[in-house]
Amino acid sequence: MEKVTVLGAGSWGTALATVLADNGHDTLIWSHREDQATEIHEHHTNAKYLKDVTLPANLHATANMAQAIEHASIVVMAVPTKGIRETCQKMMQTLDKPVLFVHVSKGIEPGSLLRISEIMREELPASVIEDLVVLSGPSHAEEVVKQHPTTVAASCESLVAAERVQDLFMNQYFRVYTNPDVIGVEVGGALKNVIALAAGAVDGIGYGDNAKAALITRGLAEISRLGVKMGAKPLTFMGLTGMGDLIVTCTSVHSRNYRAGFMLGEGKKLEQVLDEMGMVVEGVRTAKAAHQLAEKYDVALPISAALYSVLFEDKTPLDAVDDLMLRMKKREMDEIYNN
Ligand SMILES: NC(=O)C1=CN([C@@H]2O[C@H](COP(=O)(O)OP(=O)(O)OC[C@H]3O[C@@H](n4cnc5c(N)ncnc54)[C@H](OP(=O)(O)O)[C@@H]3O)[C@@H](O)[C@H]2O)C=CC1
Ligand SMILES: O=C(CO)COP(=O)(O)O
Repeated sequence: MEKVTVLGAGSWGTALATVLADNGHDTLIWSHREDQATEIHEHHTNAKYLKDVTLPANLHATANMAQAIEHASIVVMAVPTKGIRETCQKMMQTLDKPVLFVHVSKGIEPGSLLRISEIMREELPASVIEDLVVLSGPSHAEEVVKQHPTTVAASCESLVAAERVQDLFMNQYFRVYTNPDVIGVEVGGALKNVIALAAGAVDGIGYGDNAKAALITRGLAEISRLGVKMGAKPLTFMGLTGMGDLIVTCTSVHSRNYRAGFMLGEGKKLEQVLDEMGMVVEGVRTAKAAHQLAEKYDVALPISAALYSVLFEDKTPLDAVDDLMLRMKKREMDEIYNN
């Protein structure tokens, strides 16, 4: 049995804490809101984020960071990308021992263009990081808490650390693979949210399955193109954290990115969409990062660019699709011509 603290009490932090508690680990969840910690600890619910779900009786919660850190030999970081730095800083007010970190967030920080593990390494001294493992893959919280079969990958350069996380989470409904390609895993997880916004938008416009399949396939092509330039292994994008997560996020009604995109396709403005969602839509900030990454690495990301123009330049989704369809003619895969 491990002593685990999950930082972040939204949909995903709560669902993963449930898996850990189901596996018999001594699990504590930290919320930055006292009322939410009380709801989880005393009533075993988290109604805003997981409707009609009763949480395990052996899952405890606190809003006291010092208590949360004191408890843990393993810390699971499950706050949205924009809260990672602040949460690391709060943690560092009391953390004075090495712990194993697992992060499960999917984003890239605009401006710095850092992946989550890089942000964490910037904020946390090496002396408190026993190891840092990324857990990612096609996994909607709403299905995990129903114990529906789910597969993810634990990614770390250290196989020993990745296997420790594999053993920590793995059970009959939650299957964990390992993958040493941290860059590929993080880039796939972050960029699929941008493509999912676009996939939602084409459905919101009223286009059909052809358009969706095109977005998923060409979306994967542009994610891989960028990821490889950033140092990722191409094969990772064929796996759970690449194609797998892209499929689930572009096709599931559970996806906040897909749902936000759908509303944009219907003609709603971004501000209204985000108000109505009330949960994190990571793809919006990551679309800004993708825009900057395209320039930094001199790589074409046409779908991300089209989405960026809808989000931040007032282009209508219809015009953005027209622009994509009327781009200069291309070869599908340059590599096939070059070999
Ligand atoms: N939901 C899912 O199925 C999955 C999500 N993920 C990833 O997990 C990460 C978290 O997402 P998810 O749980 O779904 O998001 P939610 O929107 O469901 O919940 C976010 C939670 O984080 C809290 N929060 C927001 N800002 C901060 C902050 N600065 N410090 C501490 N807590 C904060 C929110 O509190 P408040 O209620 O006060 O706003 C809320 O409890 C994202 O990167 C997402 O991409 C990955 C896989 C699956
Ligand atoms: O990452 C996810 C599923 O794997 C969750 O996606 P959303 O943030 O779009 O809900």
